[in-house]
Amino acid sequence: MADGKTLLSGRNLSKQFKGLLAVSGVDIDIRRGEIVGLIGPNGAGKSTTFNLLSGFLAPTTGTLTIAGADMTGASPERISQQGLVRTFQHGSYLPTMTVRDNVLIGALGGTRNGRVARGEQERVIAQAIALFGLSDHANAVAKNLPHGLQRLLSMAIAFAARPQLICYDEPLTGLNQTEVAETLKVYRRLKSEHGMSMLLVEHNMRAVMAICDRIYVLHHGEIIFTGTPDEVKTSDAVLKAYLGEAHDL
Ligand SMILES: Nc1ncnc2c1ncn2[C@@H]1O[C@H](COP(=O)(O)OP(=O)(O)OP(=O)(O)O)[C@@H](O)[C@H]1O
Repeated sequence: MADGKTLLSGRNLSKQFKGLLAVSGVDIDIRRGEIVGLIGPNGAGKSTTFNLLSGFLAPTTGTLTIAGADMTGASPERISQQGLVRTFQHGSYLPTMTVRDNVLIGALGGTRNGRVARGEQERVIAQAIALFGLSDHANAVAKNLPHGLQRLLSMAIAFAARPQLICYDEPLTGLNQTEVAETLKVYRRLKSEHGMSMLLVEHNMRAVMAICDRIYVLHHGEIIFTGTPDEVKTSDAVLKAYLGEAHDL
């Protein structure tokens, strides 16, 4: 899928940890403006794949191309310069700083990488804070926020860097139903108003099915299925992979 619409392309990506082949021969594409899900049972290789795409692990085999440039084996910093920003499962913010200052750090990253003009920083910060529903908490210290707002703050920081692709690592963990619904609304706006691409590693199947354009299903380190949420829900291979696991496909 090497056309102008493809933003990220991984080919034959594998990761060997000593005796264990955690990820094997993974092909993955993310198009511009697309929301892509990466799902699979526990231990399927989701985190490992996520780390391969964001430069936190170097692949044993395979290639990674982002926005037309070869990023195989590149550092996370280099990959973020190329337009891919990620969040972390346990939060990606500085606990003792205010919401606003945390978002400023995201915007400074975007400025350093040429995506946010210096004169645009204030506007980008205000926009990120408003978009993620943090306006009433701009001066709050991050560690004092409730868990749901801390999750939103991690996402606002990533947005303020103005990447082309945001990779979210289990962003909905610990959110209540209202917070999940609000977050999905923000994702739709990021896509429709800002043309952003998103990759979502997430255990909340209902949310994944509701928001993703396309889903990759990993099992034992291999992609066993790719398709729309409806196709995934009715795939025998996927249902078999999830047998014995609590799920809500
Ligand atoms: N740094 C590592 N060293 C050795 N083995 C690892 C390492 N990281 C992951 N693994 C192994 O690789 C396999 C895939 O793990 P990974 O964390 O990628 O799966 P996952 O799909 O994200 O799982 P979960 O849903 O439980 O988070 C597992 O067997 C895991 O134990």
